[in-house]
Amino acid sequence: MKIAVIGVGLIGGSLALCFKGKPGITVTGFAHQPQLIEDMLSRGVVDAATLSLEEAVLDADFIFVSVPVGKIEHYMEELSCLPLKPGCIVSDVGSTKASIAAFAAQLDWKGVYFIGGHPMAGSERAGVAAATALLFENAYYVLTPSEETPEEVYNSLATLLEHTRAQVVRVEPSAHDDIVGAISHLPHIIAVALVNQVRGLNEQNPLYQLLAAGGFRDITRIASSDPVVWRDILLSNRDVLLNLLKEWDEQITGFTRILEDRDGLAIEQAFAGAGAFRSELPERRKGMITQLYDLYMDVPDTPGIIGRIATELGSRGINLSNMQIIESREDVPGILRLSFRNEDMMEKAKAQLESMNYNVSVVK
Ligand SMILES: NC(=O)c1ccc[n+]([C@@H]2O[C@H](COP(=O)([O-])OP(=O)(O)OC[C@H]3O[C@@H](n4cnc5c(N)ncnc54)[C@H](O)[C@@H]3O)[C@@H](O)[C@H]2O)c1
Ligand SMILES: O=C(O)C(=O)C[C@]1(C(=O)O)C=C[C@@H](O)C=C1
Repeated sequence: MKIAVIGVGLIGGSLALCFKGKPGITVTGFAHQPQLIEDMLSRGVVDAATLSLEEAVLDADFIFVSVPVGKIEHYMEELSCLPLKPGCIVSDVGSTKASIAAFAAQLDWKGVYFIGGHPMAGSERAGVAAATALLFENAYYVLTPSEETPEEVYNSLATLLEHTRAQVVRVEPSAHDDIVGAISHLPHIIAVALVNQVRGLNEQNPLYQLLAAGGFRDITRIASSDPVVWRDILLSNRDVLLNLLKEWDEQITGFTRILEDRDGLAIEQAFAGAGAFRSELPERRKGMITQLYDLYMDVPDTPGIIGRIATELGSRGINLSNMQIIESREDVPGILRLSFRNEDMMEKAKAQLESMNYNVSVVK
């Protein structure tokens, strides 16, 4: 089976890594610039790489268009004009789906199929250097088949995507855009606006930047996202976002009124309501859907400490599912979150770490 990836950056590269090396699969990457070819090959992200779109997709069974949203339709059109293998399935990974689905519907695909896609996982980083085979693990992966898509074609793509270890979910394109507008695109706008507000204040007084700690970092990580990728996403979901921004204005006006009125009860209610809803999110970290059992521990800032902890647990057969350093405190020992698939593993890890004199806590 041949898989072609058009645009091997964070998402395309991560998909390529999920497929590469699996029995019977070869992955070919297409790039529009020679240095990108070097990069994807030297990192071992693809089996072959080419600057020729025609060569990349020749005899491909699946094609993933993984370029910024503003370039996806261009490649869809090009692909629909090429002699693709009959039955080939073309998909994309764009963060918006309505305009892409509408564009796909008016192309003549001539014996091949298009199904829009969007993995609900990512990061603020961009480029193939940030790609990882683990990116989609336990995340949702949206597919937006049309009414004409044969069920077996949908199933074939969904089966291939099992290599990502994401959970495929079928969503109607415009409902998708409404939802991701609120849970992904608006948060990116808010993060950028907030950072730029503080950036302005910092020009008068550099203490702003110096004192910015956990709260600011937590809410603004995504403000470091790729400018071109996000320009395209926001312009593509413009109408949804204009409505959401109106509602956002109302939220902020509401807070202004509460403060003007010194209404402490309303502040408590706003935080309590938000906290209750947030604690019901499927998991506390992006994209995660399965129940994980988490331990938290303070770790001293010494070289090799993370490796030592992982090795200790590994050598006792304790399987770590995830590990995250929570960058919410500066100049104090970091907080490490260790996640396990079941309670038994977590309890064993806790006992082991406590025997090593670490202070470990379970947060339910
Ligand atoms: N970043 C995320 O968190 C995230 C998550 C899910 C989906 N997406 C979507 O995935 C797609 C790719 O985003 P990314 O985050 O991987 O960005 P990226 O910048 O890491 O990757 C984009 C890739 O496309 C290539 N590219 C750019 N212009 C091109 C052109 N004209 N022709 C050919 N290749 C071109 C770049 O060289 C790069 O390899 C976007 O459509 C984005 O909306 C992003
Ligand atoms: O975690 C991040 O940094 C992301 O921005 C990932 C994120 C999101 O907003 O959740 C961003 C864009 C996508 O299309 C899907 C996921």
